[in-house]
Amino acid sequence: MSSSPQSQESGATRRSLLASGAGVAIAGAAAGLTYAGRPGSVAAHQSSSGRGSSGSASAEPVPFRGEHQAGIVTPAQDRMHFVALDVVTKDPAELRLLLKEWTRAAERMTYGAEAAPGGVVGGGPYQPPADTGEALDLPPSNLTITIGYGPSLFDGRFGLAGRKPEALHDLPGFVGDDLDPARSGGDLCIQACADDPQVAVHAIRNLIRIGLGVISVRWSQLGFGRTSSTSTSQTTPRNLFGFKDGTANIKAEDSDALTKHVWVDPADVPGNAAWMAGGSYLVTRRIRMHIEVWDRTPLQEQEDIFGRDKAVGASLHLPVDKRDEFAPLDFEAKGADNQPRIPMAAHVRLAHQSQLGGIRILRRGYNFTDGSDGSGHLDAGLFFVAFVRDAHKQFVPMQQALARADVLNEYIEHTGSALFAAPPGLGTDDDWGTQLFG
Ligand SMILES: C=CC1=C(C)c2cc3[nH]c(cc4nc(cc5[nH]c(cc1n2)c(C)c5CCC(=O)O)C(CCC(=O)O)=C4C)c(C)c3C=C
Ligand SMILES: [Fe+2]
Repeated sequence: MSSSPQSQESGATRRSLLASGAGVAIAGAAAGLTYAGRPGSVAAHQSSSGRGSSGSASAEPVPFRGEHQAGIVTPAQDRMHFVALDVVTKDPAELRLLLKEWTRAAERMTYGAEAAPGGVVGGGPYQPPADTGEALDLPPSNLTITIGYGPSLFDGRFGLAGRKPEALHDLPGFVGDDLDPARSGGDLCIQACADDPQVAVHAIRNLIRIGLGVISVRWSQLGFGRTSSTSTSQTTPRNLFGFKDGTANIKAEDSDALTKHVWVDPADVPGNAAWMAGGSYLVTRRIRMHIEVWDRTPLQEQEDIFGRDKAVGASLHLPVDKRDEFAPLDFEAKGADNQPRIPMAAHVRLAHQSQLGGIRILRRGYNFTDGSDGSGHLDAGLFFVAFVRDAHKQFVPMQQALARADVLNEYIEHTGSALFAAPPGLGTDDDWGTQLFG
């Protein structure tokens, strides 16, 4: 587990918080993780290694409450279901109440309980079940549920205009963008990540169900394989171009980098926007990757495009027998042809902090495949997710540099985009409605 503040809470504290704050009866807490809300013991479902496929310990659920929201520096789980929603009610009280109900349901599901007391069958035969049931026998699987608010939520419909953080305004267009409005924007978002896809999908489905009449789905995205490590405890996964992705990412253990680049500082959000202190801005970009074209590209060209080798993920300046994934990139090193060993338009050079005045971001993206496009090509790519302290000061200049010159652009296309303010974590008796509306 990460060394994030959430994970420092003891299991006993979390269980008692859950019992009081979320109305979930915990049976036999002393004897282990048996949650009465959902039949079956978490311990009984644990893999023999005690580790989920994300490489993080899976015996304990990820704490829902804490200084920061879970699902940001939590070791990236293997699966993601992300949904962007629009608010359809005109009544701020309904939105506020929904956020409170979502808090309760999200906390319960994070701990492996049904979305609501009574859940799947406890409500009796004459009403629809309060939980859809497909996760009934499954362990929590490191589920995290992370909420975010889009710029449009603060447009005046709900009396929130005065609480809008200054940095929460739409991203500009970038050279080469081919954005689909039906895959972009949104009043709200919910990111559910877990090591079991059914657990992530169940969480999103039940939150949508609870919001019937208050919100509607704008777009959603499933991710099947993480493309980042967010903790030094994790191995680096590979993207659909076959390269290790996440090597130089900000890691949960680097608290100085998190403070500088990821968490919103109180000084960033004075006055009525102070509710965002300790939060982070969440950027999504749905990036289609033209994998059929890539698959016809020679290895050396592929490696020059990223600036790292394919086998190890090491900087190209290192000799083959000294390749180390985590050795620093050397942008000055030249090859036998006297040309930079990491080409001037290589992806890692353009995205590196040394070329961007020290800018860094926390990446937390996922591979996706959404069927095919009718022309015999897979609609596959990277659902890019980044968490930053200020998207306009970090993501925007970085993406501008990439859009302008990255050789990778020949093989990719940005088809969706969104920005959300992900609030800080919740204290013991807090809920998302009170946190947002004050
Ligand atoms: C605006 C930010 C970025 C976008 C968009 C982006 C898209 C993208 N990246 C890859 C694959 C790799 N990226 C790698 C490194 C890397 N990428 C970004 C930013 C964006 N990438 C950063 C900040 C970095 C780290 C740079 C550094 O400091 O060294 C790598 C190398 C391994 C790694 O460090 O993670 C790969 C591989 C794809 C395929 C893609 C769009 C589809
Ligand atoms: Fe990248």
